[in-house]
Amino acid sequence: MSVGRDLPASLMLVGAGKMGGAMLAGWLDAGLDPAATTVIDPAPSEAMTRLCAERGVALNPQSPAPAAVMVLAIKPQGLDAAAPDLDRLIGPETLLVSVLAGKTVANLRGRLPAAQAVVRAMPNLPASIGRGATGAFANHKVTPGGRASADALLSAAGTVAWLDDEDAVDAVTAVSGSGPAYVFLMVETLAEAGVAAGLPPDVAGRLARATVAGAGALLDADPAEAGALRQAVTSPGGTTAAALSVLMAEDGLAPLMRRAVAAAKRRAGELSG
Ligand SMILES: NC(=O)C1=CN([C@@H]2O[C@H](COP(=O)(O)OP(=O)(O)OC[C@H]3O[C@@H](n4cnc5c(N)ncnc54)[C@H](O)[C@@H]3O)[C@@H](O)[C@H]2O)C=CC1
Ligand SMILES: O=C(O)[C@@H]1CCC=N1
Repeated sequence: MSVGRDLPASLMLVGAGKMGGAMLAGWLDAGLDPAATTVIDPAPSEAMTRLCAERGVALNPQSPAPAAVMVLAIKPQGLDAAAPDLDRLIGPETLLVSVLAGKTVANLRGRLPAAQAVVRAMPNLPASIGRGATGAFANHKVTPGGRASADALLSAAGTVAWLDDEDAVDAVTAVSGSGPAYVFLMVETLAEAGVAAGLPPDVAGRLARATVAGAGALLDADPAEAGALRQAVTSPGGTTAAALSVLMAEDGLAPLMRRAVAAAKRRAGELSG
C-alpha cells in the first residue's frame, strides 16, 4: 500500500458529517496536504470546524477551485438539491469519489455532467480509526493514476476491495457498509439478554461490549476462520453448544441475517435513481 505517495495533489470533501469527517481525519494523518484540502459543508459540526481550523483546511471558501479529487459524502437524498452547485466545482480532470448509498455512476453523472471519471465507494464507520472496510468500483474513465489516488484515500481508512461489477456495490453496502450497525446491535441485545438472565444493567453492558470488542480483536489477530474460533469456544455438551442450538437453528441467525442484508440491498436499490 503506497498511501502517502499516491494521495491526490488536492482534494475537496463535500459533506463532512459522520462518514466524510471520519475519512478526512484519516487522510490528514496519512499525509494529505491540508493546504490543498477544502471542505464544503453548509452545517459543519463544531468538531469539524475545529479540525479544519487546527489543521489549516479551508472550510467553505468563497470560490473554491476544482480539485484533483472530489469526495462526495452527502446524503443520497440530498443529491438533487446539491448537484447544480457541485457541478461547477468539478473540473475536466477531477476524479469524483462518491460514497453515497444507492446512487449509481449513471445517477451521479446524470446529476453532475461535469464528472467524467467516477469511483463509487462504500466505506464503513470504523474508517474513523483506520479500520474501515471499503468496496469500490471505478468507471471506465478512471485512469490508472486516478485509481491509485482513490486507492490511497480509501486505504488510509482500512481495507479496500475493488469490484469489477458495479451491482456488487449495493451488496457491499448491505454487508460491510451497514454491517457495523449489526454488530453494535449484537452488543445491545446481548446486554439486554444478560439483564434478563439476572445481571445488573451496567455489568451486562460492560461485559457485552468487551465481549464483542475482544472477539473482534481476536478475529483480527488470529488468522483462523470465524467458524474455527467459534468452535474453540464451544465445549461439546456445554453452555455455548446450548446457545448455538438456538442461534444456528433453521429459524436462527442465518435466515435472519440473510433477510436483513437483503432488506439493506433492496433499500440501496430504492435509493438509486
Ligand atoms: N454513516 C455511515 O456509516 C456510512 C455512510 N455512508 C454514506 O455517507 C454519506 C453521508 O452519510 P453520513 O456521514 O452518515 O451523514 P451525515 O448526515 O452525518 O453527513 C452528511 C453531511 O453532509 C452535509 N451536507 C448536506 N448538504 C450538503 C451540501 N449541499 N453540500 C455539502 N455538504 C452538505 C451535512 O451538513 C452533513 O454534515 C451518505 O451518502 C451515506 O450513504 C456510506 C458508508 C457508511
Ligand atoms: O444507512 C445508510 O444508508 C448508510 C449507508 C451504509 C451505512 N450507512
